[in-house]
Amino acid sequence: MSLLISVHHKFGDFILDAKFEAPKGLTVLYGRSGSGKSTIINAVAGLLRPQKAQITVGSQVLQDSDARTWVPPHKRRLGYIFQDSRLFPHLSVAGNLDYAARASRRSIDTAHRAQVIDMLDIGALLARRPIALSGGEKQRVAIGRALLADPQVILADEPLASLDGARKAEILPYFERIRDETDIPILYVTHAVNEVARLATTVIALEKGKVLRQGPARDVLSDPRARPMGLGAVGAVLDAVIKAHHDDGLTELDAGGAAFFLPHVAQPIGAKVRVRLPASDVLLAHQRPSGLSALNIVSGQVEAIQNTSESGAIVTLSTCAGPILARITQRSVRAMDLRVGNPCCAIVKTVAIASDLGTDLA
Ligand SMILES: Nc1ncnc2c1ncn2[C@@H]1O[C@H](COP(=O)(O)OP(=O)(O)OP(=O)(O)O)[C@@H](O)[C@H]1O
Repeated sequence: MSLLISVHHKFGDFILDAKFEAPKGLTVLYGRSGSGKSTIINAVAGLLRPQKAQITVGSQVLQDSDARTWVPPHKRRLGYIFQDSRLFPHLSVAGNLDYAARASRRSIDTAHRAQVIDMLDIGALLARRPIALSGGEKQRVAIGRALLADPQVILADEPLASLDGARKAEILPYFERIRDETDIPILYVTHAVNEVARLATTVIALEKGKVLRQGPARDVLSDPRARPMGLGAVGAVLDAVIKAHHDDGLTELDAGGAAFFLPHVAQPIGAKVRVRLPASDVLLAHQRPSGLSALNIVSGQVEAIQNTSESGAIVTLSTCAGPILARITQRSVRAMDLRVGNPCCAIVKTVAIASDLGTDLA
């Protein structure tokens, strides 16, 4: 199942003109405030009828302005997850979950219900009212309610924005599970680059109502030319596997043969993780340095040097772990005499990659 969107809508000076596909998996709408993310979500939800649009899910047309086809919101099979969980306070967790199934006018599929409850670890919460749940627990129930509405698409509008860092870290794995264990396309709005890096199958980078760049997270976040959230958010995204948990509290990751050490990651050995290395937190050296506190040193070759301003540059190294980017000054590029093809080492501080994975040095 895939969601196809082509939408044109004008609000005064703001013109939304976006066309993209959200395939199976999690598609992040990523961009600054006012770039058009909510307008797209509202168009899919049917809360806004854009002046011109073609929106289809699988073979079902939700809107085709040329053919004057328009499916009203209540007839669209959508699951919503909002920033605030919006659970019904007078219903228990079980009541909230069953409401979703009833609202979709389907009989409750008990096997599916049990599977969702298990996937979200909410079995122990079923009898509680929302007032007795933590923010993270509420969001897990909200995810369950969205799944049990038997949706063709899940719309998640900044679902982690109101949670603190620890609660965010608690919820992220559940989004990974629904991304990986269901076939339902998820359209997910966020400004947070760590959520994009961790969750996105596909990123739609938006700027002023236009699609600036679209593709897999590693391609979009590592493109210094497409930077909807500024240069601070540009960086590499590496696929890694948990290799070992060491006695000194560090977890060792393997990314294509390169070792990365970070504070304990609460995932089992063999688990796959994505690691974001912000370009601003990477240093370069001609040779592997010695006598340095940084634990993460990867050697490679200069693949590209792109000037990003009058004085700044992004240097991309090709390494066994994948492309690694460093944001340095053009003065440093000249002082190091960096050229495409030169061997070079990237040095990354452990703490720079730690927080994105919900782990941190105490
Ligand atoms: N109903 C409306 N009437 C007029 N202008 C609107 C309306 N809704 C949105 N806009 C304008 O459209 C533009 C895009 O808004 P939108 O809410 O889609 O952005 P966003 O990327 O979701 O922002 P945020 O991250 O702040 O939620 C903004 O300039 C906004 O002011």
